[in-house]
This record gives sequence, structure tokens and C-alpha cells, in this order.
Amino acid sequence: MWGISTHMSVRNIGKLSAMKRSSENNDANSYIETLSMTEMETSLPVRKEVDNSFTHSQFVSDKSEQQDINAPEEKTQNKGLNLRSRQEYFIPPPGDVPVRRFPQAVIIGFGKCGTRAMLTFLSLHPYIVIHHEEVHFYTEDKLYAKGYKWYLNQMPFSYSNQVTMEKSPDYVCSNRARQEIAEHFPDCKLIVLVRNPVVRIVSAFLQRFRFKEPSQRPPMNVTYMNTKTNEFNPNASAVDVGIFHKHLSPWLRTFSRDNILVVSDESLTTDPLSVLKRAEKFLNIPPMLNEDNFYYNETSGFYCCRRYSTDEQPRCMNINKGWKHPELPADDEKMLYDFYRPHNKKLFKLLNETYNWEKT
Ligand SMILES: Nc1ncnc2c1ncn2[C@@H]1O[C@H](COP(=O)(O)OS(=O)(=O)O)[C@@H](OP(=O)(O)O)[C@H]1O
Repeated sequence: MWGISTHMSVRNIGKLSAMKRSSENNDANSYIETLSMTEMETSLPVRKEVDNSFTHSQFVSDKSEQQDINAPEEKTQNKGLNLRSRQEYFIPPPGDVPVRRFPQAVIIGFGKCGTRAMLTFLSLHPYIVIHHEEVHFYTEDKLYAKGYKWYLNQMPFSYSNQVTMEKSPDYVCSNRARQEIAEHFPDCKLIVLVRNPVVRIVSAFLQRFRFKEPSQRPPMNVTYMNTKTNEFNPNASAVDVGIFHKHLSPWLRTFSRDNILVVSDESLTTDPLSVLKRAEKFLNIPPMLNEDNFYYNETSGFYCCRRYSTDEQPRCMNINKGWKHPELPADDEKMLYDFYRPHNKKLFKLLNETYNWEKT
């Protein structure tokens, strides 16, 4: 048995259906106090028997994943690889039944820093069960108002020795997310992706105008200049997000350092296996991923992944990731590198780790 704490498992959270929603009981702890396993067992569509052929995709909406990853032409490349079936890898505890659990690990940010690839690669692991779409529970007022019962109901079914995960890249900039996770899930494992913040700005620009033809897009400086005064705008959200130390410091003060894993997009794009090996250790799950789970896709210039069995299709991130970046105007680029340099230094000091984020 691998030692992930499931301190907010459904076992502890009975009688949800009987609870009335109010702002006072928008509180995960209050569910613990009203334990009623019988009611919970009847209210969830759990399977009658433990079934090793269970896969999370049977239980969750797979919509975004279907959109995200698809590399049919490369299926034949799986032959002869060390990819065993999920059933060979994963053994649920005897008598265990899959139920919904609050996330024990969350990718909290930063947007445009590889969060989707990280989640997708983590989902290769049989001991990890993910919610595919971004939840934004803490950051969207109308979702937060629905309460923890709603949040729990978004989560996929899992066995007690699996880790439930979600990713919402805006949590890292949210006080509410930090305070709520600290209060209700203090042992939650937090994963943070960072990236050269100048490159991140270009990526954020492309994301914002992704539905426009290149010729129809505004100039890139709309994301970092005050277009009325034509001055640099450090408060523009695309700029502010990249001041990583500012957003990360409060998390590092709130949570144990051992519960925060920081990964750079650059390492994820060049060596996903090493990153995933670190993540396995961090999440305290058995080391199961190997080099056969990843392959470099020459067309996209990114790694794609294969799951457990040779019969499954290899998967790549969808076309919204990994666009060719347009070049920043030279003066703007210099200005942005100069702006971020001292902030990056503060981040490196905070993390005791340095990334090469100078212009290459
Ligand atoms: N394997 C693989 N395939 C595709 N893309 C990869 C991969 N690994 C990391 N990345 C990087 O992920 C960047 C997008 O970041 P996010 O997934 O965090 O974006 S989002 O906030 O969820 O929209 C994306 O940024 P862009 O290249 O600017 O699109 C990539 O740099």
C-alpha cells in the first residue's frame, strides 16, 4: 500500500445530500462531522464488485482529454515496448470500492507553463486519477458558492490507494485558493509549473487570440503595454502572473516545502521522464513510468505519451499547445527581460534553484 493520505475521502464525508447549502457550510470540514457511510454508499454509483478493469475514463467526462490528445497515426509505434496493461500495474486494496475523493494533489499554476502536459503525463500513472477539465472551484465565485459538495462531485472515482488530482492554473494567484486548501487539505501536494516569463507572455498572447488569424491579431504589446499611454504596464495580468516569486511566496509560507513541487516548463518539454520520476517520488506513489511512456514527436517538437498498453493510442497535447511563437519587437523583448530579471532572481533565491531564463 502506498502512503498517500486520503484524509478527505468519501468515507469521511457522509450525508452530503442531506446538507443544505449555505455560505456557512461552504466548508469541507463540516462534511466530516456528519458522517453516514450508508447514505453515501447508496448515493454514489459505485460498482458492486471490485473490478481491476476499472479505468478512470469510464467514470469521468473525457471531453477535454479527447480534444487534448490524439495521435492515431503513431499507434503502431507501440509494438515491442515495455507497456504493460493497467491491470498488471494497479491492484486496488482488497474489498475497496471506487468513490469520489477530494484532490490529494493539485496543479495550482502557472498558466501557460506546461500545466496540461504535466497533468496528462501524470495521468499515465495507474495510481493517479485526474479530473480532466480545469475546475477553478476556488477562483470562480459562482463555483465556490456551490460549495464543497459540488467540488467533490466533480472529482473522478478512485480507489483508496490512488491519488486524485485536478489542475486549475489560476489557484496560485488566489488567496482564497491558498487559504481554503490550507484550512481543509493541509497535507495536499501542490505542483507548480514555471517558465521563462517573457516566453510565457507570448504564449498567453497566443492563447488570448487563438481564434484569430495571425493577420487579424492585435500587436503583442496589448498584453504588456497600457495602449492609451503607451507605457509598460507591470499590472497587466499577463505581466503580473510572471512575477512568480510574488505569487509563490505566500504558498511557501503556508505549506510545508516538502508538499510543493516546482517544475520548469523547459525541463518538462525536454525531459518529461525525469520530471515524472520526481513527481512519483513527490507523490509517494510507486515508480512505474519509464522511457517507453514518452516519445518525441518530430512534427510538433514536443513529447507525446503512451499509456499502459500497446493497444492504446499514443497521445499528444492538442493543437492549442505548442504553437510557433511570433517574435517580440526587439526593444520590447529587452524591456521585458530587464523587467523580469530581478524578479527571477528573487524566485531562484526563494526556491534555491536557478533556471536559465536569459534570452538564448
Ligand atoms: N509535451 C508537450 N506538448 C505540448 N505542450 C507542452 C508540452 N510540454 C510542455 N508544454 C508547454 O505547455 C504550454 C502550455 O501551457 P499550459 O498547459 O499550462 O497552458 S494552459 O494554461 O493550460 O492554457 C505550451 O506553451 P506554448 O508552446 O506557448 O503553447 C508548451 O510550452
